[in-house]
Amino acid sequence: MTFNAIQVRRDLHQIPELGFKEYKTQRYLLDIIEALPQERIEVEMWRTGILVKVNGTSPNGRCIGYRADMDGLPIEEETGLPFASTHSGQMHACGHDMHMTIALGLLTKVVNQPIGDTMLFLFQPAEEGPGGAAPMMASDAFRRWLPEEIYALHIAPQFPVGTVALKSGLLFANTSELFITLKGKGGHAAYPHQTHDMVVAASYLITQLQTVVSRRVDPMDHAVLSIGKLQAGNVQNVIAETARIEGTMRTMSPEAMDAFKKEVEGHVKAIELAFHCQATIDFGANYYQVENNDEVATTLIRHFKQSTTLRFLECEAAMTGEDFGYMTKEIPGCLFWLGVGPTEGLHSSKIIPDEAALDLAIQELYRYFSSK
Ligand SMILES: CC(=O)N[C@@H](CCC[C@H](N)C(=O)O)C(=O)O
Repeated sequence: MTFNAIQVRRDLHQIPELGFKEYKTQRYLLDIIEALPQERIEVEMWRTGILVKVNGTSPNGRCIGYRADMDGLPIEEETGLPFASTHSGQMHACGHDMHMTIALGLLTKVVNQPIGDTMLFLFQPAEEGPGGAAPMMASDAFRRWLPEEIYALHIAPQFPVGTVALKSGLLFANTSELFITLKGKGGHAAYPHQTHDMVVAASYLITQLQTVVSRRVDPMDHAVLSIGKLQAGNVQNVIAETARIEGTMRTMSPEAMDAFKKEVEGHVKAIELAFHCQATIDFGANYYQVENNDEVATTLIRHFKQSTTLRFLECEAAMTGEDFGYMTKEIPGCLFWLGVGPTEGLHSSKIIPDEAALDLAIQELYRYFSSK
């Protein structure tokens, strides 16, 4: 059976599921994997993820890992595409449908035209949160099949289709989620002095948190604090008793993240005092930076520079996060950007990646892994 990358991607695009709830996605991938010739394949399920080992032909071959993330985001799709998400309020807005399709296409190719090395394909849940990479790496199957090198890609709307970009060393930031709850005293909007208004407290806190980046971080360093969600109150003439702030923090080193968290804690304590409220902070899921191994990145860059189908672009580190960072922390590896632009940015409800990138990536990755 031939692999129709566009059809697979569109099928996956229609069934986005949140982290560790990728049941339909897992079933869809398994149906395709189970329809392949099985002689070289070993499959293990891990929660909603899948590990597939495709044994190579060389007795001295190494085990090379290739990881694709599986989850979607809690975003209402607004692309107007005929194959838009059928799951209300959920969307593949970060390209994981593209990532899985490329991994599946490469897996199919490696099964049908075996290469010397063994390849371990990791279909990993929950990249957007709470993080599937670290617990998947602790699974029996991963430890048993431990790859000696590991790869992943991320779609890049900022780069045109037909291009790839990567650099050696730090590529993606350290991340920490941020969840803050403030609890004060609600009441009638006409009697503010009898209450402790959590709308006002949250507003001050959010503004003050921006000063951590602008006033506490060395201007020559980089950091981000973004609040993506704010909830407080129920009705226009009642002062809110609680507020909930949700965001993310990004730094260029784990040490900077520790310092960042201390600053945030300081601001939250000050708000408790100033606004007579109780606060809780939860730093949620934390991802280690993606650090491309020098040797692996250099080899991959050399390959891309010789490619006749993909054009290599230089790039800088980005403040995006990826739990693939836990894999490159332990195993020499590399993540690269795959151009799918121009289109809206990652996490946009209107992003439409160029599907021409799918076959380009599958062919080029096969060439790379079969020539190693
Ligand atoms: C590539 C990408 O967009 N990754 C996400 C990872 C999110 C991690 C976590 N939920 C957080 O928000 O800190 C990103 O937002 O960079």
